[in-house]
Amino acid sequence: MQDRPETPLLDRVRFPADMRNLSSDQLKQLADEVRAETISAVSVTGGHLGASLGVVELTVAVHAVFDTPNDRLIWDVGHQAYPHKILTGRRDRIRTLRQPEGLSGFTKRSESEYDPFGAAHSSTSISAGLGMAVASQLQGNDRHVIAVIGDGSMSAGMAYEAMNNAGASKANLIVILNDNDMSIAPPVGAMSAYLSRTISSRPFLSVREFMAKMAKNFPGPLERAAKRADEYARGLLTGGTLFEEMGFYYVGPVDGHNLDHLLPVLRNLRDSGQQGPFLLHAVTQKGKGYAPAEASADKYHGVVKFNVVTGEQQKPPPGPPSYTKVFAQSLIAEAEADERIVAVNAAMPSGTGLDLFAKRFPRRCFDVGIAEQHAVTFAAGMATEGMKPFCAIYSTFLQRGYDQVVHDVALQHLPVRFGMDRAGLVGADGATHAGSFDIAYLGCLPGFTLMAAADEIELAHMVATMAAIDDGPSGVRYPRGEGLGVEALPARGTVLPIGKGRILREGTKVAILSYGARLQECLKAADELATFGLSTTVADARFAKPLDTKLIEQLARHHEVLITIEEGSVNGFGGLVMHHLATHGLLDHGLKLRPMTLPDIWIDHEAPRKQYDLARLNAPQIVETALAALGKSALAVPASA
Ligand SMILES: Cc1ncc(C[n+]2csc(CCOP(=O)(O)OP(=O)(O)O)c2C)c(N)n1
Ligand SMILES: CC(=O)[C@@H](O)[C@H](O)COP(=O)(O)O
Ligand SMILES: [Mg+2]
Repeated sequence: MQDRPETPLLDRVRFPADMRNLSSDQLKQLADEVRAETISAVSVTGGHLGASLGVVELTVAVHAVFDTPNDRLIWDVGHQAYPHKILTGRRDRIRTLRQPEGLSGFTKRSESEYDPFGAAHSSTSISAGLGMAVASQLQGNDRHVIAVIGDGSMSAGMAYEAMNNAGASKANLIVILNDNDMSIAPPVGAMSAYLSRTISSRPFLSVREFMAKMAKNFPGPLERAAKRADEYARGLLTGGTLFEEMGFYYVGPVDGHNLDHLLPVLRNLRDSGQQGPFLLHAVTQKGKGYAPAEASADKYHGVVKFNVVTGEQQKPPPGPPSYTKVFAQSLIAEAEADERIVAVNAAMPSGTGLDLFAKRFPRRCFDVGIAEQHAVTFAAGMATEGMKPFCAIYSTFLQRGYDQVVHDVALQHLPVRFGMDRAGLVGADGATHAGSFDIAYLGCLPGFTLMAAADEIELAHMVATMAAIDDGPSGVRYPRGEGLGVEALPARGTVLPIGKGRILREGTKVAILSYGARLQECLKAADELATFGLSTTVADARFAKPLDTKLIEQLARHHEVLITIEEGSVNGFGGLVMHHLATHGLLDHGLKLRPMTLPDIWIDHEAPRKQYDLARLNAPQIVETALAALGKSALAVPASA
């Protein structure tokens, strides 16, 4: 690194406008300072470090060349936007990243005018960018729109839908393909192989070559000549890449860390006067500039707090096995006994635990890239041939494949199994990743068997149960993080009686019917209610579909208060219970029914702590709900006092 002047430039750059008169050398210094600031900040907050380090120079170059925020800059997924936030007026808050009341870990419209589009679920940037470009054209604005999308995110169908539309649109859209040859795991699929070939088959486009090819001295504006020039330009610029075939001017590959290349190329794309859309292929390195990240297999994709000097992460001491691990181990145990069991994930092998399954059964595990829609219907296809496919897809990401679940799986009664990890609130990733809706969006589908695990032993039994369900789709939801640390897990789960819940404690006044992992809080609440002289039944529903109607009717008939509880949105399990009771006249005789769900709001990571606690559906809230239903105050003196 050249010797740098002492005064940190970053102290003088609050917004992109402050950097637009800097020289190339100063911009290089600024990039070094932004990289150091990013490492320092994430070392205290944790977060998505690797992706952010891979786009430091890209971020500096785009903001230096384009007139953001008037020119729109969209970050796909948005997990790599920490340098962008540092340079767009949020440096003073960057150490609140992903903390309650702090900055979002992704781009967010409400957070800054420099974030024209929220993100976190991948592969949306080209669609949104095209929308903005077309709107600008209709409004007579000549702004530029830049969408930065990673190679991993380029494996999702939505990106092709957008390119297909953009390629025929001649929109003023610049797509920057941030190709670091990584997803969360190494990338998979033909597109990844294609990109590698494209890079290896041609050296970095030199600036001289690029300038020559984009030279303004194409024949004059005569229609035919311009058309010929246009074809010439496309032919020269592209050499027949897939992107050119889809109507983009392909430019690249360029070194995504070399400002001497990036700045003139971006200036030319800005000033070319050519109609778009353009695709600039930038080759970058995930984790760039931080040795521990560069050396790590996952390039420090997602880290907890760490020591900047050593890179050592401050991971908490190992606790009970995570639900993820229990799911994977249970599935492996079932797969040992049944060779028809196969597993599918969408670019989340480690997150879903299927990396463990793949080690044991490499031929029976499929990572299809960031392609949840395809994952679901791919599994459906396997099910038609008698295989037993398990789709392990986070609750929130399964939303991306919803019509495939409805139309390709449920409607055809195909026995696809869904392991929905991260069901419920997920903490620092916030509202975009909360698994709030799977009960609601699957509970309305006829013929679906739906379960929620109260603890890790229950999860093992539910995996075994799904393995045995061959007459239709089934799913189990379980939360992010560690289990309860119950005693030894079974070698293999046992098949549960379908549609049957279980009573853990008998009472007469209040009944609490839990669906999923709030059960322990219900037992605590029952103990607390006993101090008010209120005897409480606690039951675990286990199934949302088919409902245990016998149990529900029994609880409704023999208690004054019936509370249902789930870590899910309104219209989930509680809705299904209410629907059954109402349609069977069991609400006609004064039952005090109280469904407890997540509040009907978007619960961001930075939600005030109280909102988040409320959303956690803990014992105090359950006690409060029961007492209120009985017209008592939680402040009343307990009977035993
Ligand atoms: C629809 C969806 N599925 C899965 C994810 C989880 N996810 C977050 S980042 C990522 C990998 C993105 O790879 P790439 O686009 O290459 O970005 P990089 O991290 O390499 O910068 C994945 C799979 C997601 N955000 N959205
Ligand atoms: C950015 C992204 O979508 C993933 O990295 C996600 O943050 C992973 O979530 P978990 O940390 O719960 O696996
Ligand atoms: Mg990548």
